[in-house]
Amino acid sequence: MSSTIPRLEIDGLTVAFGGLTALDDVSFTVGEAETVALIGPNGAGKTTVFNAVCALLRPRSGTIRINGEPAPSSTTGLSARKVSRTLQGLGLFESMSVVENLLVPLSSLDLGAEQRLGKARRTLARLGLAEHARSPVASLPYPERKRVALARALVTDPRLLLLDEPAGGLGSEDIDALAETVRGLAGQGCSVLLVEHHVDFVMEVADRVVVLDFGRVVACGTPDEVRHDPAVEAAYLGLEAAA
Ligand SMILES: Nc1ncnc2c1ncn2[C@@H]1O[C@H](COP(=O)(O)OP(=O)(O)OP(=O)(O)O)[C@@H](O)[C@H]1O
Repeated sequence: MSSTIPRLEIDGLTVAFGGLTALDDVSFTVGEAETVALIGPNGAGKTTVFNAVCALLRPRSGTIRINGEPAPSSTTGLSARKVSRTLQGLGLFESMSVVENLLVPLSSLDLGAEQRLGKARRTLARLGLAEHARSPVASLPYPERKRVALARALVTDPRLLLLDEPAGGLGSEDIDALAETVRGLAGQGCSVLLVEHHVDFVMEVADRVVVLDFGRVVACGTPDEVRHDPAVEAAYLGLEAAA
C-alpha cells in the first residue's frame, strides 16, 4: 500500500505551548492511498498534529514532509500541494447554498465556471447530496451539514485528506455511510489522516493506527495490533471501557 515516498512524513515533531509540551518527538508516516488514524485521550495532541501539518503553528523541532518535500510554511500553500482538511466545527458558510460552499475552494483552481460547477455537482452526487445542492446549508440537519463539509474537502481531489472527528455526532447509519466513503478514497489514490474518538469506526476504516498519549506516540500498528496493545488499553481504550 505504501510507496517509498510517504504522502505525509512526520519526523521528531515537538510542539510546545509555553511550558506545556503538547507533542514530544512524534514520528509517523501516511503512505500513498493509506488511511492512518490518530487516536488518544483528550489533550493527547491529536489536533496539534493537524495544526502543525496545516502550518497553523510553528513546531519547536522536527520536520513535516508532504510527498517528500517540506510542508508549506503557511496554510495558503496547502491547496497547491493537494492537501484538504475538515474541521470539528465544520466551518461552512451557513447562509450560502451547498453547491456555493463547494465552489469556494474551487475558485483557486484554474478552471472555467462550467467545469467548477460540474466538479461540485459530481462530488455532491458521490456523497448523496445532489438533491440538496441549492439548499442553504443552515437548513440541513447536522449529518447532512457534516457531509457537505466532507464534500467541500473532497471537491478539489486532494491527495492527502485530514479528517478531524468525522464520525462525531453521527448515528450508526451515517457512520456506516461515512466508513464506505472513507474506504473508497484509497481507490482514488487519496491518503487519509484521521483524528477520531469513535474507536469502532477507526478500527473499520484505518490501515494503521497511531496512538498518542501526553504528546508521545505510545503505539503504532494495524487496528488488530493496536487493539491488543497493553499500552493502548492503559492510555485510551481501557479508559473508554471503564467510562
Ligand atoms: N493554542 C494552545 N495554547 C495552549 N495550549 C494548547 C493550545 N492548543 C492545545 N493546547 C494544549 O496542548 C495539549 C494537546 O491539545 P490537543 O488539542 O492537540 O489535544 P487533542 O488530542 O486534540 O484533544 P481532544 O481530543 O480533546 O481534541 C492539551 O494539553 C491542550 O490543552
